[in-house]
Amino acid sequence: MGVEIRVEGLTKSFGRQTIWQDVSLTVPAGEISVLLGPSGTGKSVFLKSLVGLLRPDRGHIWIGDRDLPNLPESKLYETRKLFGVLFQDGALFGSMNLFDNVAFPLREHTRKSESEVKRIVMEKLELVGLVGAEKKLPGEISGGMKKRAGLARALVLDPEILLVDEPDSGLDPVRTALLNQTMVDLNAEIGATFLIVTHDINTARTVPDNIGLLFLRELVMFGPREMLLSSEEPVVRQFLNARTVGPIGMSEEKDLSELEAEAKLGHDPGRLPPIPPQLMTSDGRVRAGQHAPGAWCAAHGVTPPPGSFIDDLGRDWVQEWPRYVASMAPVGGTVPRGPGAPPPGAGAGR
Ligand SMILES: Nc1ncnc2c1ncn2[C@@H]1O[C@H](COP(=O)(O)OP(=O)(O)OP(=O)(O)O)[C@@H](O)[C@H]1O
Repeated sequence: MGVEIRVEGLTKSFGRQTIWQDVSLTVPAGEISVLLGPSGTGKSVFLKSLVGLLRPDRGHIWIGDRDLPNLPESKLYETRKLFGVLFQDGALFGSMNLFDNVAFPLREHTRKSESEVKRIVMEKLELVGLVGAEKKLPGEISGGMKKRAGLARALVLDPEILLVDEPDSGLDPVRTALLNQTMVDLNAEIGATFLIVTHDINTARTVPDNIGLLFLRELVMFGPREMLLSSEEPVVRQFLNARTVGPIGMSEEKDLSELEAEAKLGHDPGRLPPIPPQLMTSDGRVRAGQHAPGAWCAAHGVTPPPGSFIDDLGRDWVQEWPRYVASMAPVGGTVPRGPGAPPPGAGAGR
């Protein structure tokens, strides 16, 4: 389940403004990937290009054997059906209740009966923890619930690829944590390929299987979470640790005098913090696209920063993992709680 996205040499400009150039990456099928970058580096433009809403100047976007920028309109329409999208400004229709908002794509793009529409809409509202709120208007619910409703709408045509633009913008830390848990649970449930744009460093450090970083019109790095969280590359290191010391400044790139002043003052980027355990599903299941803790570091001879993969209870998840996976109960049974799992019952909060 889930479809791989393979991007090759993608370049996009608006007039004389180059947004990014020569971007190449493979978003693995069924895994959760996060795209980061300072404001204005073109993360939203990238998502819009992936779904065919913006046309790149050059390059390829392979969705299976289809190269999106070179598809005729009819095939493009077909391929777009593989995507569910939750845009940053993907406002709900204010005059429709949540049920009708979520039902909208089904009524527009399919010929399903109203009873079938109802079954599907309620199933998706259940997935995002919104059953009981279906009669409410968008103006009557919190920001977190609006994001969940947008998510339900993005899921309603059973996408193979889910693109989500800043799901956490404007949310408080608890609602962000609950939404992150929903994303992880959803990924386990539907197995689609997830690509999430976020500015939330805690989300980037704990949720995804892969991380990408855009800076100064380039994709600086894209790869497994452990690769970026153990990277000494200055831009990656600064961004993923939310530090002031490093090449990124207020107006995107620090100028030479700023960097010289930093060096003179003896500013040091400091030690890399530990790699936190990855957020597990709320019922303890291991997602199909999930990798064993420490596996990338071990395979590449990288020593993770001291204290990595140790949870709040002091358990080292590199050691625990084989036992944990072996002790997984059959479907329907209870499973031991994994690293970063919330307290029982806290999975699908509002
Ligand atoms: N349709 C468009 N026409 C012209 N310029 C555009 C268009 N869409 C985006 N841009 C420009 O592309 C640049 C990147 O915008 P984008 O919204 O993708 O950045 P972003 O990384 O998502 O930013 P943020 O993190 O603040 O949301 C900006 O300078 C923006 O003004």
